[in-house]
Amino acid sequence: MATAQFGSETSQRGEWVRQANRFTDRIGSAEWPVEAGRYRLVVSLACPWAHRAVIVRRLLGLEDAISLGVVDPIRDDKGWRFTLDEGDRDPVLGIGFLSEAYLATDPGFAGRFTVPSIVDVPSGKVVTNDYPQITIDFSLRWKAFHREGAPNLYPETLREEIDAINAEVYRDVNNGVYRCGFATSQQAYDKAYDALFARLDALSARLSDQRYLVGDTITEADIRLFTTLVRFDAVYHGHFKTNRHKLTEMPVLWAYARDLFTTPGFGETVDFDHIKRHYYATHHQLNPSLIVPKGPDLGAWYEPHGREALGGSPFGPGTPPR
Ligand SMILES: N[C@@H](CCC(=O)N[C@@H](CS)C(=O)NCC(=O)O)C(=O)O
Repeated sequence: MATAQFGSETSQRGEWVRQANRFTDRIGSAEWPVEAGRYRLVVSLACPWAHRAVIVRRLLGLEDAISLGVVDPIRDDKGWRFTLDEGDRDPVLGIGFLSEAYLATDPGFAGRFTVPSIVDVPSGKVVTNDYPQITIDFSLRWKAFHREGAPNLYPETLREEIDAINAEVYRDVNNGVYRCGFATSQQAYDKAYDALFARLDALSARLSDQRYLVGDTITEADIRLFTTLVRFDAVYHGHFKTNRHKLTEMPVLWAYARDLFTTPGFGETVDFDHIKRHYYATHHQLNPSLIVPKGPDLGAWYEPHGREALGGSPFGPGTPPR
């Protein structure tokens, strides 16, 4: 069996089993009140889980309420670093590594130090790295700070359907590409690959006659699928061996992804340079040369997608972010 990129998260059958999120407090509690300027969202622009939070923060207009720290796309053995900032320190938190916030919160923490994390600025402690809850709470608990015209990304009447599709998309697509890439046995890889493409086929069918995944406006479900699709050809197809088809060879999903990419709040949050450098230059086990591929050509992202004809409107009665 091949050597694992993350040994402690690899089963005896060679399957990738992601660690649980360690910090699961929620802002909007007695301990962590909703307060503008108090919390810092730490992300890597490369990371699909963090990318969700960046998009939702922007769509809801929470930029002034929750500040953003961006780490270097390349992790070293001490984890995520603030080497993009002056003096190699996050200017608000005053730390050089994200690990410092984790260890300040739990000195015995022995897992991976992950983005996205929300850090309480006054105490320097991590409130949450529970990425699925972070975006939901931006929608539900930060309403007082939403911009005027902010869309409803998690409407009450559609929640059950959104949750159901999110669960499938998480298992087979968002985490499915990692299960392909980090598998250390042929069998585990085959299983993840089959589940991934079966799900992408089902999503293609669903999206062939409706513009968005649930209802007729953009919801949390679209954001979660988008962050994996946008990385598909640049990284997953080669690096994670998810190569039955490229995104550009799956016409419905490709048009759907372009539709979202060109919707305000999406494309401007995508950093293909960070995305490619992170994956190819951080996973030594998968890419020992650390060479970052030059392609693919990105021009096609701006070609007309034609999906307006399916009806729906991106923000419903809301307005796009400025
Ligand atoms: N918190 C989740 C998901 C978030 C996640 O995996 N983020 C990645 C970047 S995409 C990360 O921060 N990895 C740090 C590491 O592997 O050391 C986890 O623990 O698996």
